[in-house]
Amino acid sequence: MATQISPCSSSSTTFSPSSLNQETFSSAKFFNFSRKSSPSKWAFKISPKNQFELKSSNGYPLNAVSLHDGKLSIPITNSFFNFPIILRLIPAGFTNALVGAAEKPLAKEHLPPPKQSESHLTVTVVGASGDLAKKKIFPALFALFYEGCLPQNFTIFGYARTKMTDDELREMISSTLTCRIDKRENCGDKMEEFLQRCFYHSGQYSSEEHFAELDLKLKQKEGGKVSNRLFYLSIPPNIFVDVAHCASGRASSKNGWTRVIVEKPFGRDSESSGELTRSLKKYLDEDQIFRIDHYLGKELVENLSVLRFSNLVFEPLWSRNYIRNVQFIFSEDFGTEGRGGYFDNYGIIRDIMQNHLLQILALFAMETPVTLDAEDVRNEKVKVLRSMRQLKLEDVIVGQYKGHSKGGKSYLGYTDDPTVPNNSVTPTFAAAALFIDNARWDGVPFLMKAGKALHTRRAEIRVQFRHVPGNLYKRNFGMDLDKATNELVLRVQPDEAIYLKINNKIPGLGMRFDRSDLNLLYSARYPKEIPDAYERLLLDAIEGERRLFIRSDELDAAWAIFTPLLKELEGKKISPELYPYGSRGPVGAHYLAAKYDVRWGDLAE
Ligand SMILES: NC(=O)C1=CN([C@@H]2O[C@H](COP(=O)(O)OP(=O)(O)OC[C@H]3O[C@@H](n4cnc5c(N)ncnc54)[C@H](OP(=O)(O)O)[C@@H]3O)[C@@H](O)[C@H]2O)C=CC1
Ligand SMILES: O=C1O[C@H](COP(=O)(O)O)[C@@H](O)[C@H](O)[C@H]1O
Repeated sequence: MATQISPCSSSSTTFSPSSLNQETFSSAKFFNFSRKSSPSKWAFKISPKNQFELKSSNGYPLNAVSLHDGKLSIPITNSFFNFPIILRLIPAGFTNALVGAAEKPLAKEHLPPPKQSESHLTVTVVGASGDLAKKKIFPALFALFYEGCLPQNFTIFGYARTKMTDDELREMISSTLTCRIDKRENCGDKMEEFLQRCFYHSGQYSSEEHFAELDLKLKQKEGGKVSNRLFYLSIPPNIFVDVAHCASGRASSKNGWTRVIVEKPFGRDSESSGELTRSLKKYLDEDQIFRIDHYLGKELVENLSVLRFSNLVFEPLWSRNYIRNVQFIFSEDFGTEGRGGYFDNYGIIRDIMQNHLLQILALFAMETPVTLDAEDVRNEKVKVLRSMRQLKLEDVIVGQYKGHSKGGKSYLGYTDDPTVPNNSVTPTFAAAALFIDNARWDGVPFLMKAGKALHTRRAEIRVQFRHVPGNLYKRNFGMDLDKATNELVLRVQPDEAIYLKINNKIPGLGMRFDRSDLNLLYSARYPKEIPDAYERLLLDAIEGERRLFIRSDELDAAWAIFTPLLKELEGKKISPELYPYGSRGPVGAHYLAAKYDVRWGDLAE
C-alpha cells in the first residue's frame, strides 16, 4: 500500500503495518510527526489485542485509536499537520511516570502551539503592490487556502506605500489567482472566501507610526486570540532593515510568534551581506529570519535528497570514484525586460549562481545529514560550501546579450533597456568551474552555466559518469567514449523529469548500439499539478520548518566563494562576450568546459 497523505486536507488514514517498516513494542512510544514525516515513521506492529491511546504533546485532541485486523487507523486533521507535534502512543493500561519523565521542557519557539481555534495567523505581504507579490505570493497563499493548508483563523494583509483600499487590493490580486487544473470545483467561491480575508494598509517602510497602525488593524482581526504573524518582505533590499525595525518594534506578536521572510538578494558581497545580517539581527533573532531561495522549494530540488539517499543504486556512485563532472544549468528565453534597473546592480552571477545554483550544488554534494531536521541538513550544506575553493577569474567566462532580429521580429539588447547604462558591462550570462576540496569530490569539476535571453527556458542538473573501465564494447562506440558515458539528468523545469542515459543494443541480429533514456517524466507518472515553490516555502515558514531556508553561516560561506571573483570582474571592468538574443550563449562557455575535459550535456539535446 502506498502511504500517500495529502499534506493538509482532513482525512482518516489507515496504515497497514505489513507494508511499512515494522516495530514491536509494549511500552509508551514517542513519535515526532510533521507534514514532512517520512512514511517509515508511521510504522507500527502491534499485538492485535492491544488498545492504544494516541496523545499529542501539545494538547491537540486526537481521537483514541484502536487496532482492527492488524491495522492502525489515525484520524488526520488540518491541525495535525499544520504543526510538527510529538505523539505518544501508549498501550492501554500502561499508566506510567515514564511518559512524563521522557518529555523535555520545550524551548520558547517549540512551546506547544495553541489549539487552532485559539490562535490567529496573519500574513503581511510588505511590498504588496509589486511584481513578486502579484505574480507569486498572493497566488501561493490562495493555493494553500484552497488546499486547506492555512489554519482556520487567518488574515492576509498587503502593505505598501501605494494608496489602495481593501477592495482595490482584492481587485488587483483577483486577476492573478487560479485554481489547479485538477481542482476547479468551487473555485469561484473559494476565491471569494479568500479575498474576503485580504486587507490592505498603506504606509511608509520606515514609519514606526504606520506599522503601529497596521498593528491595530491586525489586533482587530485577531480578536484577542493568540497571534502568529508572518511578514513577507517582498521589497527592494535597501529597505529590508527599515521594515524589520518597524515591524519588530511596532507590529510584532505579543503572545505568539513573529517570523520574517526575507527575499533575495541578501547583499552584493561578503561585506554587505554580513552588514545586512548584523542589521537584521538587531531587530530579529536568527530563528525569526527566513531567507528564501525559491529554487529550494522546487519539486525536483526537494527530490534530490530523496533520490540520492533512499535509492541504493545512486548513493554508492555519488563521489569522485564514479562521477566525472556535474553541471548546473539555468537558462531563460527572455531578457531582463522590466527589471533592468535591479539587474544591472547585480548581474547573473549574483542573481542566479551565488544563490539558486549554489544551493542546489550544496544539496547535491553534501554528506548524509544525521537526520532530516533543518539544523542537521543545513550543517551539512555549510560544511560542503566551506570546502569549496574561491572561484578564480580564469575559471569563469561572462557574456551579455545583444539585439537580434529573428523571423521578422527584433529583440532588444541588454543595454537598449532605458534603465540600463549604455556602457554597462554587467553579465547576463556566466559559466564557471567550481571545485570542492574534500575527500568525496576532489578534482571533480562542478560546472555552472546561467543566462538570460537564450534559446530556451530550462533548469537542470546533469551528472556525467566516468567511462566504463575495460569496456568490452568500446569498439562499438568508436573513438568517442564520452558519448557512451552514463548521464543522469534532473530536469527541474519545465516538464519536470529524471532520466538516465544508458547504452542499449538496438534490437536485431547485429550489434549496433543506441543511447537511450530510462525516463521518469513527471507529467506521465504523476498527473497532479505540481505546487509552486512559493507554496511549499510559505507553508514551511508558517509551520516554522527552516530546512529549506538559508542560515546566516550558509550565506557567509556562499559569498566567500564568489566575492573575490566579483570584485576582480568589477575592478577590472572585464568586458562580457556579446551573444545574440535567443542564441545558445557565448562560445567561451565551451572553451571553459573543454579546459576540464567536459562537454555541456545540454548541447546534445
Ligand atoms: N520579481 C521577481 O520575479 C523576483 C523578485 N525577487 C525579489 O523580491 C523582492 C520584490 O521584488 P519585486 O516585486 O520584483 O520588486 P518591485 O520593484 O516590484 O518592488 C516591490 C514594491 O516595493 C516598493 N518599492 C519599489 N522600489 C522602491 C524603492 N526604491 N523604495 C521604496 N519602495 C520601493 C513598491 O511599492 P510601493 O511603491 O507601493 O511602496 C513596489 O511595488 C526584491 O527583493 C526582489 O529582488 C526575487 C525573485 C524573483
Ligand atoms: O530569482 C530569480 O529567479 C527568476 C527565475 O525563477 P523561475 O522560478 O521562474 O525559474 C529569475 O527570472 C530572476 O531573474 C531571479 O531574480
